[in-house]
Parts: sequence; structure tokens; C-alpha cells
Amino acid sequence: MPSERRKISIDYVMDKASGPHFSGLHTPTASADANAPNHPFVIGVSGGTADSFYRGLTAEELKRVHEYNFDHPDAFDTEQLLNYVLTLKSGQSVQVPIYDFKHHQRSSDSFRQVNASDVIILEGILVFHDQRVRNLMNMRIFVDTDDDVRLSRRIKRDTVERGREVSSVLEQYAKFVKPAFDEFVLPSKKYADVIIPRGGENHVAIDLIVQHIHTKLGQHDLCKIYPNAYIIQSTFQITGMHTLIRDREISKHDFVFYSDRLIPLVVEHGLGHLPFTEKQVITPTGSMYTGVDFCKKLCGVSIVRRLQFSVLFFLYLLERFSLRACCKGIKIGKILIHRDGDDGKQLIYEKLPKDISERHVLLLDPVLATGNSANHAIELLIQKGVPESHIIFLNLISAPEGIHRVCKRFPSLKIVTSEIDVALNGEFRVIPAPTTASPPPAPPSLLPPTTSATAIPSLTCALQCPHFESCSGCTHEFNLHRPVIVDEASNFFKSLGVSDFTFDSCRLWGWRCRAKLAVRGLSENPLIGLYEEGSHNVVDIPQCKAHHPNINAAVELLRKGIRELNIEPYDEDEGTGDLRYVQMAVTTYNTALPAAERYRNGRVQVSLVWNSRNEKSSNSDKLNALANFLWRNAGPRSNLHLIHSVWANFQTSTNNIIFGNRWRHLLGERDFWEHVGGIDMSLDPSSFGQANTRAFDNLLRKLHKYVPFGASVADLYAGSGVIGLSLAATKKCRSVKCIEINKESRPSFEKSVDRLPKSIEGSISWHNADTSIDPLSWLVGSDVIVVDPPRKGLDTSLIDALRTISSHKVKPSLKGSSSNIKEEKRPWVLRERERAKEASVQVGRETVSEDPQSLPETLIYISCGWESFKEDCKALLTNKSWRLEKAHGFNFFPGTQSIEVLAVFKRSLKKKKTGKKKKKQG
Ligand SMILES: C[S@@+](CC[C@H](N)C(=O)[O-])C[C@H]1O[C@@H](n2cnc3c(N)ncnc32)[C@H](O)[C@@H]1O
Repeated sequence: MPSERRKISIDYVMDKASGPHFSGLHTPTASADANAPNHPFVIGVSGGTADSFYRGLTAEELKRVHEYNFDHPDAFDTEQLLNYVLTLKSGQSVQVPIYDFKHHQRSSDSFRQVNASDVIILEGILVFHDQRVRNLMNMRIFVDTDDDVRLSRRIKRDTVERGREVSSVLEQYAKFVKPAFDEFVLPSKKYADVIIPRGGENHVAIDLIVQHIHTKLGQHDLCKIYPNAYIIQSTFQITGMHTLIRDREISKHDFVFYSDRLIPLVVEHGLGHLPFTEKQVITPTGSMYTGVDFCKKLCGVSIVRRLQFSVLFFLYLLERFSLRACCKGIKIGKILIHRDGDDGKQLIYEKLPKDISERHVLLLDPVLATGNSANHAIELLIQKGVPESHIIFLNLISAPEGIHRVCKRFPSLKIVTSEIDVALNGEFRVIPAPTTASPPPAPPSLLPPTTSATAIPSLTCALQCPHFESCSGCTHEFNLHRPVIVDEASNFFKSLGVSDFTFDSCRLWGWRCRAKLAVRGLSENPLIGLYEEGSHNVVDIPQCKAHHPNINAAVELLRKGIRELNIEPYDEDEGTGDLRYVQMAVTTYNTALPAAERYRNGRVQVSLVWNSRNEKSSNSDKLNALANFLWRNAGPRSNLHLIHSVWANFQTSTNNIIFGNRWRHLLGERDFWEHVGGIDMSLDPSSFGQANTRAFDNLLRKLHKYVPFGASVADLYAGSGVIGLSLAATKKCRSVKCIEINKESRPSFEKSVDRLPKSIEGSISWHNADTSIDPLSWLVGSDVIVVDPPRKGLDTSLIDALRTISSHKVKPSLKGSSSNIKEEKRPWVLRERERAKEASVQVGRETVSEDPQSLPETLIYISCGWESFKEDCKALLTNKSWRLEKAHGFNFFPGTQSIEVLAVFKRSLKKKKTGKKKKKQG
């Protein structure tokens, strides 16, 4: 970034902040209060003193002013500070008091007007002291300045600006300032998101922060920051077209159709920036019309890389149809950027008209990601003599990083785009803005990941949650897009011969669609959240950054209901109280809404875990009242249709198990559907469901690649059978067996099977069984085994069976149906034959379509527990019965160090001894 520009933005912040430490920053074209954004970005800077909010001293205090501790939190009017920040946040201006240091009073006749702003900077040495103030901040910065430097600055300020003696400054420093700093200020450092060593001279840190704020200001603000960036006016039509072309499931026909509609809009907008000359024509009625003449000398240049089909196709459409249709006689050129060279940006080819320097250039690139290739191409055009101001850069999707990079470097060039996404992820793919509800598509990776990019804590991917310190839900605040464990995983797999481990990120915030929260505290002040690390204290987590926003909204409503209806939260020590836990699960399955709006409008299934044996217990009136309260306020008849359904679970045991065995559906739709892995899946509240639905969908789609069409599959630890059913539907499996210990999952399986396409002919069954008992019987007869165990990993008996499977001989008696296999091999089933029959569900053809003698060739291990996975993986590989072929990681739990792993193992086939060898041996 040119230093001159950097200085401008910082000076601007500083300029506004130079008053008494409470400042608003308007981006250059932001208008006053009326247009202030709904959510200004509040930055707390612990560095100076919050002079504006000193209390005026009483007559008594004035008498002994030398003993008054101005550095104690009590010296400030925190309530007023809180009020002012809230007012500014709500879009109204405030009149900040001015403190008179001579008389130790607030000036009665003057104040400073601070208008509502996009960015509010709240500066003061103690601004992190009060939790309520801290919670209002989006970002907390601690300026770490050396003690000596602080003292010398204080001496200078108090003697020069406040007319005090050096000796009195020193006395005050030793008596009050330093002790208060050590007692209140230093400990508050832990609340900072960013600590800046060396204070304001640290330009690298300040630059990072400024960049972060720029990103936070959002897409339209980028256009305010860079007058050379233009975004075409968004309409539902345009968003709709984006939604369609970004959908990975779009048909080719629709992709062509909608791209062909969208691209000309960008091109037309770009053409509007070309210079024109006035021209007069005579109309057929003989009158004169004064208009303009188009710019004649034009050239369209596309940036070409080795890209996936969709991007090349975009370019093709851009050139052939949009440009040629919009601008008759336009010349076309190409710049090929080859990314595999030294630094991934080596230029290898260019084909441009000879007179390019005389032309206006429309530079075309469908996606502007990092901006590296674009800058490279622009430099080349400038070298060829094209003036910077003659270049208009057109693209469909831009990442803020790319806009920053190009606009800063080439301020006279213009960028026209149709959407600006939120950011780039760790793999330098654009992350769609939150309004885009579809999962991130797979736009091209424009650069290979570099180590430096992952080493810097990414502020754009920071959690920024006020509950981080106390809540046990998240363990990591930065680089949500790439948990540190990914590097460990990558090395682990490399050491096992898999060097192409990939990691996919998805939503970084609002990803959790299923949350179990404890309810504790008092009815007038309920705490709804998770346990504090290592304790049984529940931390209230309103507005959790990981939760789907509608879970947060439902939690707030529940809190209100608890208060209004006087519901007693559970008391663990006494075993008393009514409401123990709540499970909130979001369904984004709503076919009445356009796909892009489904995620945002997800509805919440609320399961209230009630401290009683059943619905006839004495406190059940309150349960019904609470359910009705939720339904009345956020059910289908309310303005805010948030709640999908309400369930009750009855639990009285004193152990830590959340759910009891008894469930009751109280209100709303009974069935809860989600669309994942290409199928509609029903999930009862009692069955296991993945919390990160979007990331799970990504995983399933990857998993499909490793299962051949027509395979027979055993899905162990199956839950409701989502993996098995998704394979049955997409891979037309010959047979699918799902094995699950929790019988509550069966109804979900049955309902989901009913929704499978009728064309599926294979046999599909679900068995209520413990995988660890006689595991071999589930393995034999399947080509592919999928295991998705809980965090603790595979049962030892299953690992043993997998390790020894190659030496397994199928007894002739085992031939026949799979149920025969069970009956022969598992005496406990024989003994309980009737019950076992009841516990299995079979759909599809009667004839069993697995080869009872075949042994699995592929093992797909899905793991949510990295440590146990490593152990299981080593155990599977030690006797060489399996080899690891592929491994992929998925960001299922942003904010934590957990990742979900999909590992594919292939069974090592024993080499048959050749006749030659036999002879030799003989
Ligand atoms: C991580 S979940 C996966 C469920 C399913 N694959 C899904 O994605 O929805 C693990 C499942 O294994 C089940 N389970 C745990 N131990 C088991 C065992 N010994 N035998 C069979 N299932 C078991 C649990 O009840 C749970 O449903």
C-alpha cells in the first residue's frame, strides 16, 4: 500500500479522535444521522484517558482534591458513557461533556457534538474495566506503551497543557496513577482483541486494524472508500441470478441462461464510464436531437488462467456475446496469467491489438479475489502504453481484498462489479456475503495457499465475541477459517503418504444449527448457555457468534418467557427447579422460499428438558404455559415466525445426561426436515443430528466420490442413516445397511426412506444394534464400510475386526440372506429373534442384493475426534491390512480446534503366491 494513502486513512481516524476521546468516524460520503448504518462498528482503545466522562467533584472532594484518585474507575461516570454509546449505536447524535481540568467540573455551557457514525472510537485507559461497556465494543485494542514513555508523556501534558508542577505530577503518578494502572488497567489487557506494542508508532498493527475496519464497513462502504469502485445497483433480479449461477447444482442450461443475463448488466454499466463526445442528429420528424457519440476505440481484454470450466465459460460469454453485442466492432485481446510459476503469478502469454495504447480497455475477469493476477494484468496494459484511466475492470464477484489491492494501486482505473463478497477464505476463495444464503460455491482458487497467509492472525476471520473468555464453546478467536490443527493434520497425513490433504471451510459465524444449552440461575435472571471451562457454572451467551442467528433469537424469547411465567431454572445441587436444558435445532428446509433465503429464515425446533417424570407431573402447567408463550410470540401466527415446533423431554435423573427417555411433541410441525447430501432427511429431536448442516453437506458430497455406483454399503454408527440414505439415493447402491445403537433414530430413518425417489431399487435397512458386538457380521457382504463414530472413536472390537478381515473365511453356512448372517453369527439375536426383527427396518426388494461372501474394499472413516482418529488410523495401518488413500478436513466447528475428517482407506489385497515362487520354494 503506498504510504501516502495509508497515512490519509489513519490521520482521518486520528483527526476525529483528537477531541476528548470519544469519536465518530464517517466514511467520506456517509451522510449524517439519518443515513447512519444500523450497526456502527465500535472500537474500544485502552490507551488514553476518558476525560469526557470524569465526574465533576463535589465541594467536599474539591477541598481534598490532592487526595482524589482520578485513575480509579469510580472517578468516571460509566452509566453516562454506556448511555451515550447506546445512543450513538442507535443512530442518534450525542452531546459529550467537556471536562474542565482546572476546576474539576464539567463545563455547564459547552459540550461537543458527536454525530452518529459508521465507526465509533471509544478511547480511555479504563474502557475495558466495565463489562457492560466492553460488551458494546466490536473490537478492543490495547495500546501497550512502556511505563517510562507513559510517564514522560504525562509530565509533558500536565505541565504544558494543564499548568502543573513536575513534582506534583510525579507525586500523583506514584500515589495514584501507577497503582491504579497495575490494579485496573493492566489486568484489563486480557480483554483486548489486539494488543499494539509501541503504541501509535506501530504502523504495521495500525494498518492491519484499519484494513479490518474497512472490511467491516461492508461492501457499499468499499465504494465510499474507493471512488473508483462501482457496484451495479442490486435488485432482487440480480441477487436471484447470482443465487442461481453460484448454486453448484445448477444445470448447464440455466447457468448459460442466467450468466447471459447477468453479464451484459455489468458490461453496460462499464460502458457507461467511457468518455463520449456530444453529437447531434436529425430525427425522422426533422427535429434536432443532441446526444452523445460512443467512444470508438475500444478493446476487451480477458484475463485467462487455467481455470475450471465455469470460469472459462463466463469469459467466453463475456467476450462473445456481451461485449460484441454491446459494442459493435470491439477488438478482443487476452492476457494469460500462469499461476504455477515461481510466485504463482508468472505471465506467460499475451495477445493484444497493436494499437492497444490508443484504446480504452475493458478488462474482464469473472472473479476478483486477491487482486494479484488483476494487478499483474493491469501493469502489463500500462507497460503497453494504455493510460491507467483508460482501463475499466469488469467482474461479477469481488472480494474486498481484491478491491483494496487494485483500487489502491491504480486509483485512476475503474472497477465495476455486480457483488462484493465478505472476504476470502484460507484457500483464497471468496466467501459470499451473509445475505447469500446458499453454501459457498466453488469459485476458482486464484492463488495457491501460501504459508505467510495463514501465519498472520486474520482479523477478517476473527470471532469477536464478548463471551469468549468465559464461555467454553469456542477456544480460538482468530483465523476461524483455518484452525491451527489443520497444519498438524496435514503433516500427519503426509507422514502416512497422503500429501494432498485438503481443508474446506464453510460459514465461520452463525454455523451452529443445533445447540444444547443448560438453563440455570433464577427465574428473574436466567442463565442460558454453556458451562464455564472446568466448572458447573453456566455462562449466559446471548448473541452467540457460532449459533444460527435464529437460535439466538429463540434463546432471547425463552429468557423472556422464563421471566414472565416465573419458570424456575434447574438447580443442580438441590435437584430442584423446572427447566434443565433446552435443545434448539434449526431447519433451513423451506421450499416455499427461494433457496438463497432458506438459511437466513431457518426455523427453530425447541426441545425443553423438563425436570419431571412425565407430562402429568405437578409442574406441567408451567411447561405448557412456556410452550404456548413461545408459540404465541414466534409461531406461525406471529409477525416473527421463528419457531418450528416445541417438544418436551422429561428428565429427573441427577447425572449429567441431558435427555431422559420420554419425549412429547407439544406444538407445531412434528416432522423436522433438512436437505443434505442430496436427500430430504427427517430428524427427530431425540436422534443425533449434525450441528453444522452446511459443512456436513459439503462432506457428504465429497464422500459420494469415493463410493462406486451400485456398491453395497454398511453405514456403522449411522444415527438416522443420513449417510447411508444419501449414498443409496446418489449412488444407486445395491444395498445399504445402517447400524445404530439408539433406537430413537429409527422413526427418522423410516420417514426419510419414504421420501427417497421411487426409482431407488436396492435394499435399504436400518438395524438397532451395537456395532461393537460381533462387528464382523456387519462388515461381511459389503463393498464399502462407512464409520462415523462419536468423539471417542471406533470400538476396539470393530478395529480388530477391520484389521483381521482379510484373513476372514466365509463359512458356507453364511451364504444366503443378511438376516441369516445375523442369526447364525449372533446368538443374542437368535435368543431375541422376535425383538431383533422388530428392531430392524427393511425397505426395497425382498431379495438380498449383497454378496454374502464379499469383503469390503473401501473403508470411509468420518471423524469428529482428531486424537482418537489418529490412534484408530495408526491401528488400522499397522498390520498393513488397510492403506490410507485420501484425507480431507472440514471446518465443522469454527472457533474451536476441532475439525471433521473424512479419510478413505483401501483394503490391501494379499498378493497371491505365484507358481514360480512355489517352484523355487519347492
Ligand atoms: C457422530 S454420530 C453420527 C451419526 C450419523 N452418521 C450422522 O451423521 O447423523 C455417532 C452415532 O453413533 C451412535 N453410536 C454410538 N455408539 C454406537 C455403537 N456402539 N454402535 C452403534 N451406534 C453407536 C450414536 O448414537 C450416534 O448416533
